[in-house]
Amino acid sequence: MPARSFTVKVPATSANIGPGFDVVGLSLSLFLTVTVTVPDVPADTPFQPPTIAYEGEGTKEVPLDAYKNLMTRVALYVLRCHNVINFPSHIIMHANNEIPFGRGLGSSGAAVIAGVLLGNELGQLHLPTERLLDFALMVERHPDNVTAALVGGFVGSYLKELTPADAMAASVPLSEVLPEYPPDAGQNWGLNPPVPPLGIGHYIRFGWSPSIKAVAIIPRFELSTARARECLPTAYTRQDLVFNLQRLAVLTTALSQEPPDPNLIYEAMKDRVHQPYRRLLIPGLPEVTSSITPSTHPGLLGICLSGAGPTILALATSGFEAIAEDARKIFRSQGIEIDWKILHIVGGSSVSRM
Ligand SMILES: Nc1ncnc2c1ncn2[C@@H]1O[C@H](COP(=O)(O)OP(=O)(O)OP(=O)(O)O)[C@@H](O)[C@H]1O
Ligand SMILES: N[C@@H](CCO)C(=O)O
Repeated sequence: MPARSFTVKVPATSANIGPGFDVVGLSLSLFLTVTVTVPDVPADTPFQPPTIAYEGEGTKEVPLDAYKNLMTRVALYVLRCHNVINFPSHIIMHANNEIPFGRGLGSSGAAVIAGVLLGNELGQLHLPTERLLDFALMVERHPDNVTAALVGGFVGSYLKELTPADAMAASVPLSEVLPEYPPDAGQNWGLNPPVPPLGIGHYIRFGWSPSIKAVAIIPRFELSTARARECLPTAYTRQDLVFNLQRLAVLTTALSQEPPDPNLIYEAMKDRVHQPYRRLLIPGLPEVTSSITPSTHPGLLGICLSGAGPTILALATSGFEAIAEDARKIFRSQGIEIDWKILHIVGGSSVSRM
């Protein structure tokens, strides 16, 4: 087969947008870009595992061993589910990452989607979007980040109620989906990965007012999603459930209206399911979300925790700098420094072949 090259580009995402815990996600203009070359090597050349070069966010912590790196392990999972035992030999990857790790901007979701697209391309599998999503959901089990990263825009999703057999298949431990591969990569490991059930996730893209931009206020510390989920309760009161449902129902349409209405949106971005429990992990969170309002900051529409945090997401039509700088003062009073960026809402992931 002749040498080939392709580039996978996956956006950052912000999940929840206030009341839509594990339901809604928004794709944003920071990208994980991976360029891959599959050289044409003679069939009798000894196997050589992928070479990974990596720059940008996470460079110091990301493993460059393809059998340890999240993105390439996901690619290998997709390949192995299609009877392809290993990566093609001698592939060269170059990743450029703009998405900070563990900040609530969907870095792991982007790595998972990049991995699924990589596996699809390397194996020339031609999987449809719905099937790509099934594979992503076997790794990242809440659909909000991965769906928005894959299809782009402001997206709502749910997981189908599976048959008992499919539910069991979809809930196998992550260690079985992405096993620790042996160091002697290249030998025959056998093929028994847990193949995803069909049609796990379903989604719809909502409208988005073109005048709304996102200000990402990014504290300079990492908070893993796993830790930020451990502090959540397992049951909620009816009042809290109804509080969030009422707001989410209004929010999904309110953010599509032109001009967007701050009176509707600010209240509709409040939450009682995850933010109140995460405030202990993110000093300054309640002060930022309650003291920066449309009346104190003209142009602001609403403000919430981005994903599992610690990033704060402010949706606004203007006044971006005042919002971010006032949030900086509040965080600084807690001893926390921040960076901030104005981000645009972008389309989904792409693969371009060269
Ligand atoms: N480009 C990447 N390549 C390999 N691994 C990555 C990459 N991006 C993220 N990861 C892995 O994902 C971890 C971060 O995942 P985590 O779910 O805790 O945070 P997040 O996805 O940034 O936040 P959130 O899910 O709240 O948006 C990193 O520590 C790293 O192990
Ligand atoms: N819905 C998820 C998003 C983070 O991955 C959470 O808030 O835990």
